[in-house]
Amino acid sequence: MSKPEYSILLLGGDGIGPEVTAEAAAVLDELSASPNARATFKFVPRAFGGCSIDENGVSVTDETLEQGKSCDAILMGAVGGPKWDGKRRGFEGPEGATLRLREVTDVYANIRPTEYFPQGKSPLREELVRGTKYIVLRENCGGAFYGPKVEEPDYASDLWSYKRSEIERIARMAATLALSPAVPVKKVISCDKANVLASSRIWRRIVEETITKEFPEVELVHQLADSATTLMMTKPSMFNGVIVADNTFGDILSDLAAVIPGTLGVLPSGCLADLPAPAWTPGLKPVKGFFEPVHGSAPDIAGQGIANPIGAILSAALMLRYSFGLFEEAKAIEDAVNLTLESGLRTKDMGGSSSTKELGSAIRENLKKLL
Ligand SMILES: NC(=O)c1ccc[n+]([C@@H]2O[C@H](COP(=O)([O-])OP(=O)(O)OC[C@H]3O[C@@H](n4cnc5c(N)ncnc54)[C@H](O)[C@@H]3O)[C@@H](O)[C@H]2O)c1
Ligand SMILES: CC(C)[C@H](C(=O)O)[C@@H](O)C(=O)O
Ligand SMILES: [Mg+2]
Repeated sequence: MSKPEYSILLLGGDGIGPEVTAEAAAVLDELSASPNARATFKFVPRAFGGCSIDENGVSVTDETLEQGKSCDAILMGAVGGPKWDGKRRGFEGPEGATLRLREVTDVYANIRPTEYFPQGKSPLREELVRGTKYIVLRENCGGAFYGPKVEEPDYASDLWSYKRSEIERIARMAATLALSPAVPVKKVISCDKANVLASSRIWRRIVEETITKEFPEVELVHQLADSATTLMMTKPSMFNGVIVADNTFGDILSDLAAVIPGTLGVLPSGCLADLPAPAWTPGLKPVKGFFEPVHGSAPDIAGQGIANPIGAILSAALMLRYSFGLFEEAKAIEDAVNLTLESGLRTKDMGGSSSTKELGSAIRENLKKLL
C-alpha cells in the first residue's frame, strides 16, 4: 500500500506564532523526506487571527473553517496581540478564530502534557519536582467559553453549563490517556468547584459514574480546582496521571503546569475530536486534531527570533502520536528535542542564547540521526 500524504492546515497566526510553526513544519518536512517515512505531510497555509483581520477583515474566513474540517490535522502557532486588543474581543477578535475553529471541528479534548526535565529551568526545588509527569486534559468545546453571552456597558455574563454527553466523552478520554504510556500512573485527578458551582456538581457526578463503571482499573480522585493550584506547586508528583478539568479551569491549570519545566515555551498541546488513533497501520483513518503550543503570541518577544520553538515542535509530535498513530516518529521527535537540550542549546526563556532557528535546526539534525 502506498504511504498516505496527510494534509495539514498550517496557521502561523500572530506574534511568535509564525516563527515557531515554521520550525514545527520543518520538522514534519524532515520526516516526509526520510527514506523510512511511513507518511508524508503537505501544508495548506492560511492567515488566522489578527493577521486575518488585517488581510480579510475577519479573524477566520469561512473558507479556512472549511479547510479545518476537510484537512487531516491543523497546526497552529498562536493568535492575538496589542494591535487588535480593545478593538474586537471574544468571537470577533483574533482569539475568536481559535475558538470557532475548535468548535466547528469539535476537538473537545485538549491534551496538554507537562513533565520535569533536568535541562529545564523549573523554579521548583529539584527534589520536589523530580519525576513529575502528567497531562492536563482540558474540556475544549463547552462551558463558559461557549455559553450564550451578554455584553452590555454595565452588565455582562457568560453561561457556564455542561450536559451529560460532553462530560462522558471527556471522562472517557481522561481514563484512556491514564491507561496509556504517556503518563506513569493509571490515575485521573478531576478538578472542579463542586462546593459552589452546579456545573461542577454534574461534572463530578458524571466523571465518577463514567470512570468507575467503564474503567475500574483507573484510580479516580476529585480535587477542588482552587486548592489544586497550591498542591500542583507544593506536591507536584501527586498529579502524575491525568488532570481532567472543564474549559475554564483546564485553561488555567494547563498554564500553571508550565512551572514544572519552567517555561511556557516548551509545552505542547493537541485537541482531539475522538479517542486517539491506534498505532499506525496502512490505511489508518486519522483522528481530527488541532495542534498548537500552550503559549500565546508573546508580543514582548515577537520578531526577535528568540522564541522557544519546542512547544510547537512537540505539538507536531503529539499530532503524529494522537492523530496519525505514528508513535515511533513522535518519540523520535521527542528524543531529538531531549538530545538537543542535553547538548546545551537553549533559547533565552531557558537561560540560553540560541535563536529560534538555531534550536530548530539542531533538533532536525538530531532527528535525522534517529530516523
Ligand atoms: N493559542 C493561542 O492562540 C493563544 C494562547 C494563549 C494566549 N494567546 C494570546 O497571546 C497574547 C499574549 O498572551 P500572554 O502574554 O498572556 O501569554 P503568552 O503565552 O503569549 O506569553 C506569556 C509569557 O511567556 C513568554 N513566552 C510564551 N511563549 C514563549 C516561547 N515560545 N518562547 C519564549 N517565551 C515565551 C512570553 O514572552 C511572555 O513573557 C494574547 O493576545 C492572548 O490572547 C493566544
Ligand atoms: C487564546 C485563547 C482563546 C486560548 C484559550 O483560552 O483557549 C488560550 O488561552 C489557550 O489556552 O489556548
Ligand atoms: Mg490559555
